[in-house]
Formats: sequence, structure tokens, C-alpha cells
Amino acid sequence: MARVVGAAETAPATHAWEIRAEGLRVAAGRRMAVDGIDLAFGTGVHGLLGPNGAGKTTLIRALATVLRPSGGGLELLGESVRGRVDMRRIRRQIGYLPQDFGFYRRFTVREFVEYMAWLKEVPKSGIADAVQHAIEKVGLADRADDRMKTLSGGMARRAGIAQAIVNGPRILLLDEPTAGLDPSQRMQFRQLLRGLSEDTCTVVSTHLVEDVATVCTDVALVDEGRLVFQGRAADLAAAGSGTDSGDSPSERGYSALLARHHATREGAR
Ligand SMILES: Nc1ncnc2c1ncn2[C@@H]1O[C@H](COP(=O)(O)OP(=O)(O)OP(=O)(O)O)[C@@H](O)[C@H]1O
Repeated sequence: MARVVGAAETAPATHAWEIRAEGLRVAAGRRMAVDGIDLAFGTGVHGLLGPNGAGKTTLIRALATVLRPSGGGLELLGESVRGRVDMRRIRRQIGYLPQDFGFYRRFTVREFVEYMAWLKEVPKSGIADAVQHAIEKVGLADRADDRMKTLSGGMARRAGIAQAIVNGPRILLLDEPTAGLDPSQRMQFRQLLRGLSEDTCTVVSTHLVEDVATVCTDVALVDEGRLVFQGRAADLAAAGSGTDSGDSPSERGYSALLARHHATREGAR
């Protein structure tokens, strides 16, 4: 992915992890939807798995600096997001595709991505190239000058990914990017993920186990606001057996880990 590099970024990175959380707690309404999570993500593609209501969106919103942590520690690109930190500098290096992302329906794809580049403070002289590159990357070059309202759901989501990568982010957060995509679109999306540059820390939340098992270098499984498992996709698959529910080794591993977590929680109550 072509990156838009500012002077502050050319200094050598001193952090080991792009994202590091320690005992992270994040409230959603009155609920502690993320309730003491420790995790570390470096460069690569990380799948964030968990059932409905597990806390994935809340965690991603905290990583995107949309929600402030209620407790614990969160470091992004080596900087703690608590205290007097320059959020704008961190945000310029983050790309975020929310679960339900909004756009002006009358904008063309190019206008939408340009507008987002401008909001992310991409230097003016680099906007046109960055937009073109992002649109090509998601395979929408032939629709660049069509209005957003004329796109299919899958294409609109690809435009959403284009806006997320237009600033050449070091951290890319994709919340349920495959929701509503048909099987062939999901395969195209996996191709797209594989093509993202290796120097980006990409976090993809989904409850579709197969989406992450095939592409991700690493999988984090959350449930009830807690981290249940973090490891390689192969380790997720190895956690299951023939008696666990699921249609594939990864799904059976997912079911086994969740069942064990529930049993432990029940035992503790
Ligand atoms: N604004 C809110 N007010 C109150 N409760 C909320 C709010 N947002 C989320 N929650 C609750 O927090 C918990 C975690 O929600 P979250 O959306 O983070 O889960 P999720 O893993 O992304 O779920 P899904 O897979 O269904 O999108 C859920 O119990 C949810 O009902």
C-alpha cells in the first residue's frame, strides 16, 4: 500500500507493537463491553472473532480512538492514548471502516474517498494520487466516477475500505467488512486483505470464522468482553475435535474455546 509519510513518521519506530492493551476496559452505554483485555498486535493481519455482543465493535472503536478507555492501558504506535496525547497525530496513522459507515449518496466514489483523505489531513498535493491508488487497490477504478448510491452493497463496502486505506495507515481497523457480501465478494475481500502491505497492522473483526482462518496471521477470540484466545489460525483449529460443533476445523476450534470459556465462567460464578 502506498503510504503518505509525514516527517514525524520517518523517525525510527521504537515500539514493539502497533497495538498493545493491558487490562483494557471500555464502556458501551452502562455496560463494560470490554472488561480487562490484554493483547498485543504487531504488523500483519489479525482476526478478531467472537459471538454477537462479545465486545468486538467496542474494542475496535477504542482502537480507533472513537471511545476512550474506562480503565487499563492502551498504546497505539507506542503512545499511550490516555493523558495529554496528540490524538490527531495518532489518528492520521489510523484507517477505520466502521460496521455501519455513512457516506453522502450523491458523492462519486472518488469524491467520497477524496473527502475522507481531506478529513484525515492527507497533504493536499498527495490527495489525487492517494485516492486513485486506494480506489485501484479495492478494484473500483472502473466505478470511480459513479455515484455512491449506484453501487451494490459489496462495492460500497469496498469504497469504505478505500477510504480506510487512503492515508496509508499504520493501523487499519475493519469492523465486519464482509457483512452482507456474497461468497464471491468475500473471496475477493480475502484477496484484498492478502494484498495489503506487510508493514500495516490490520485488525479485522468478524463472526465468520472462515474469513479469518484463511487470511489472518493471528486470531484473537473475545467473549463477554474478555480475551479467550490469541494465537495462530492453526492453533485455533487445533483446539477443536470431532465432537465440537462446526463445519470446519477452525469452526470446531472456535466452538471448543468458547465452550471452555463459558464452563470456566460458570464455575467461577
Ligand atoms: N451504546 C450502547 N449502549 C448500551 N449497550 C451497548 C452499547 N453498545 C454496545 N452495547 C452492548 O455491549 C456489548 C458489546 O457490544 P459490541 O457491539 O461491542 O459487540 P460485538 O462483538 O461487536 O457484537 P456483534 O457481533 O453483534 O456486532 C453488547 O452486550 C451490547 O449490547
